[in-house]
Amino acid sequence: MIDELLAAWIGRQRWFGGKGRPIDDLSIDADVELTPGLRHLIVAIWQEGSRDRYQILMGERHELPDRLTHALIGTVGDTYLYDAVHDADRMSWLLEGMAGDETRSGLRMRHAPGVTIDTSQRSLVLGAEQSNTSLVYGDSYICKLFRRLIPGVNPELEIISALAARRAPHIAQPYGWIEADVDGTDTTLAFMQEYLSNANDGWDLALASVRDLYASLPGVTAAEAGGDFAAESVRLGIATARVHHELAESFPTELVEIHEVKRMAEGFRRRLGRAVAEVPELRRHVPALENAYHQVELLTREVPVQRVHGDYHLGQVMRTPTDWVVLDFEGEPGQPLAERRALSSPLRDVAGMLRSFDYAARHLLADHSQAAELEPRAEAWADRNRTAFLDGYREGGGVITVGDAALLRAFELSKAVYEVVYEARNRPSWVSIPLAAFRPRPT
Ligand SMILES: Nc1ncnc2c1ncn2[C@@H]1O[C@H](COP(=O)(O)OP(=O)(O)O)[C@@H](O)[C@H]1O
Ligand SMILES: O=P(O)(O)O[C@H]1O[C@H](CO)[C@@H](O[C@H]2O[C@H](CO)[C@@H](O)[C@H](O)[C@H]2O)[C@H](O)[C@H]1O
Repeated sequence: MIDELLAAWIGRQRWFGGKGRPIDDLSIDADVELTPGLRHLIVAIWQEGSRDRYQILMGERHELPDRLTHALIGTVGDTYLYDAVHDADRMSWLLEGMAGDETRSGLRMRHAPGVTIDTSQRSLVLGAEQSNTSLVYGDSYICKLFRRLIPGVNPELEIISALAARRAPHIAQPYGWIEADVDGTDTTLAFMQEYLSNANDGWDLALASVRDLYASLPGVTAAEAGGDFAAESVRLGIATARVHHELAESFPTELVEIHEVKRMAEGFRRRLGRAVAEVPELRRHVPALENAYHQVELLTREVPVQRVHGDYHLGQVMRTPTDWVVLDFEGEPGQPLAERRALSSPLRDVAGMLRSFDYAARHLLADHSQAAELEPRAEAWADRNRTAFLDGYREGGGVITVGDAALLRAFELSKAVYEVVYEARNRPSWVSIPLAAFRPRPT
């Protein structure tokens, strides 16, 4: 009975990664009471022969206040079952657990070294469109509850803890985390960081700049428009290079031998193959993509690799009054943990951000009545900010040589392939944005 309620509910959640495919089966792998009225569930979802696990904090009440009706999962007898992340009364339990380094019902709640957590802060669910669920406590902390569980330590906890130990700039300070055994492996369930209450999301700032350009009089260039973003893109490039430097200092680095570089091209091709099978619209771009990937096979230099961000875009960076802060070092949601922790070229992150400038420039064009007229402006805005970001990256000590062009381009295209699949699954009306990445470009 609960299984059926959960299956119907989970398929509608923004964070559910299996959208677009039917749920064949759901089983409850773990169900423990954390405190009266709050249960922790790990559910396994079977789709087309593969299994994914998700965690749910399930509230139980005999009366459901109006403020919680939107979170209803279903009723069993006279008990309302609901998504307890929306219930501040229940979520204070997590904060207290982390503050007190408590272990209860198999959940290990921990605070970061040297911090004191203020347990009086009340939680609110962040309204963002996300792959996870974030609770903001007062204006002090943001606790990300990982929805899809992958056994192992989450890369975000691993990376932020290492960078914070080095007092690295451009990160939000860690405050605590929650872990439990999943398949006998320590698995991160949640991670809490400093909440940047005075900061703006890079995506929102970039969009404001694009809108400003679109609203400018004809003839006004991206550089002349009042909301020019290029100086911010330079700063963001500098911050990105510094974060890459800190990552290289905190974790191992390697050089990929020339004969191994071919494998990078194979990786791009594998992703393309899977993507074409899911989004047939990609098929007509395969020859151009193959050609770009082949250029990587022709490289004659070793490629330096290190830990990277892995899913770098404007929605992952925030501008505080003083500088840019980089968030969400989790890698691409949906990829296996080993792949997300694997060493990679920092150019992969650079490419991710370059793609994001393209996204910001084009996303208002998707169903705009004057899309054709605005297209040159979109292109100009993207070019200007992409160039500024690359300038900043070099200024901050990041290395991009002329010989890196083929690899950078391949990373960009591969990210666009990933994005096509991501949008087809989550926001079909946005698919045209990454598809535009495959248009021929002047060389
Ligand atoms: N430390 C923070 N301070 C303020 N806002 C944050 C913080 N971390 C995340 N956010 C907000 O939450 C959004 C989603 O966070 P993110 O870590 O990217 O989650 P997800 O992995 O689910 O996408 C960000 O775009 C940002 O607006
Ligand atoms: O932030 P997440 O870790 O959930 O990342 C996923 O969702 C992102 C969308 O929110 C997606 O990013 C794509 O859309 C962004 C605008 O919303 C754009 O700035 C990015 O360039 C584009 O890739 C990301 O790919 C996905 O992994």
